[in-house]
Amino acid sequence: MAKKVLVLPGDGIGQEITAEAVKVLNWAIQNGADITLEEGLIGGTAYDATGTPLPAETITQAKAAQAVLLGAVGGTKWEPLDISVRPEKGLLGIRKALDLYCNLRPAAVYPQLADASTLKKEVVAGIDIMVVRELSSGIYFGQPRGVEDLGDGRKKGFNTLVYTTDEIERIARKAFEAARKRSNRVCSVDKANVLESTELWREVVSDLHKREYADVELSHMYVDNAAMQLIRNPRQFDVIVTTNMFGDILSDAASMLTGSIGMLPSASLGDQFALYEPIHGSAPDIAGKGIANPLATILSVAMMLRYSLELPQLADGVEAAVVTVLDQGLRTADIMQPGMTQVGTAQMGDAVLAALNNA
Ligand SMILES: NC(=O)C1=CN([C@@H]2O[C@H](COP(=O)(O)OP(=O)(O)OC[C@H]3O[C@@H](n4cnc5c(N)ncnc54)[C@H](O)[C@@H]3O)[C@@H](O)[C@H]2O)C=CC1
Ligand SMILES: CC(C)CC(=O)C(=O)O
Ligand SMILES: [Mg+2]
Repeated sequence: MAKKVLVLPGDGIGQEITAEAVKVLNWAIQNGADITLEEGLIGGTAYDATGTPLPAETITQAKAAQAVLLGAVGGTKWEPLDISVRPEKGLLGIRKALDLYCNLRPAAVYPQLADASTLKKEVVAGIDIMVVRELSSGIYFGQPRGVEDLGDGRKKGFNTLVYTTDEIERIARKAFEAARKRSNRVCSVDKANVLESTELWREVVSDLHKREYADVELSHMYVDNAAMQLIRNPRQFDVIVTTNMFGDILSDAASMLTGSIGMLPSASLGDQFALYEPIHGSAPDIAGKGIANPLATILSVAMMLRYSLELPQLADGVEAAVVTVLDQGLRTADIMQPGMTQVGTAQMGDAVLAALNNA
């Protein structure tokens, strides 16, 4: 029986970039992938249609699917809403409901784009970093949280950073396993000098390393230093494992080594379910203009073909097609360089499709 892939376009550029990724999924179907595509609602679009950013139907659809492809959620239109029903809550909700605790965010610099980075070419050339971000716990989920009236004209806003030993151990294990397939180095990033929750993080990562992964080189770094080192000398990193919020921030920073946040795909994995998504948001500043870079989402489809659909040859084909369009000099606005040809979102998607069909 054909496997289902659920597509959740979401909001803003989410709609535009998933349309291009769907072209690639249809190409995969024509080339032997035994999948059927289904569409669902999430985020602000879901809120407008149903009154909630994460309808129960979406969770049912996701649990019945082999993999989910998500565009992005959020936007200025929904910012007056209470945080408990904001589009972003839909994304956090689906990650929790599917127990997607491991977010793999590869930041690899394409040689064709080494000049597109705001950093010097010699600093970024050849960079290939894997950020392994804990995704279903930490400060985005911890209780208590909220805003309380202090009764004297002041209010108190608070969130809680919580990690348990099992949550830390399972993400650290993913990082060590990833490192063994790469250059065998893990840097665990925390703030163990001031946060007890990440003091525990460091202890659990170190214990697991000693017990089961002593062959992997492990280092620890405080997050403030890590942010600086990523820009100063990114080559020192291979696998970075870190908490939900630190990974969110560090991967956006790492994306600029590659030229643009529009280049970074991701896989959000649990033990049962998987969701694939670009690392960026709904980009309200460019939504509807047809200029967003769809390559992060198309590369997320490649990750889906590799990890969930077990079609590595098709995944290789998609990654090669991205290289072809970059070799052809095609660039969306965010990665535009002198002498190259500027294209819009749909033109870039069509060019990837043409490269796939001509390969
Ligand atoms: N995974 C998700 O759905 C995420 C959603 N968000 C939500 O998205 C909304 C906007 O958030 P921002 O902080 O502006 O972050 P953002 O990632 O949407 O945009 C940041 C900057 O990067 C640019 N950008 C992002 N993706 C691009 C692409 N594919 N091509 C070219 N340029 C691109 C945008 O134009 C903007 O200038 C908010 O509502 C936020 O909560 C933010 C991050 C992740
Ligand atoms: C929008 C948030 C829920 C998360 C985020 O920024 C991300 O996962 O990159
Ligand atoms: Mg983010």
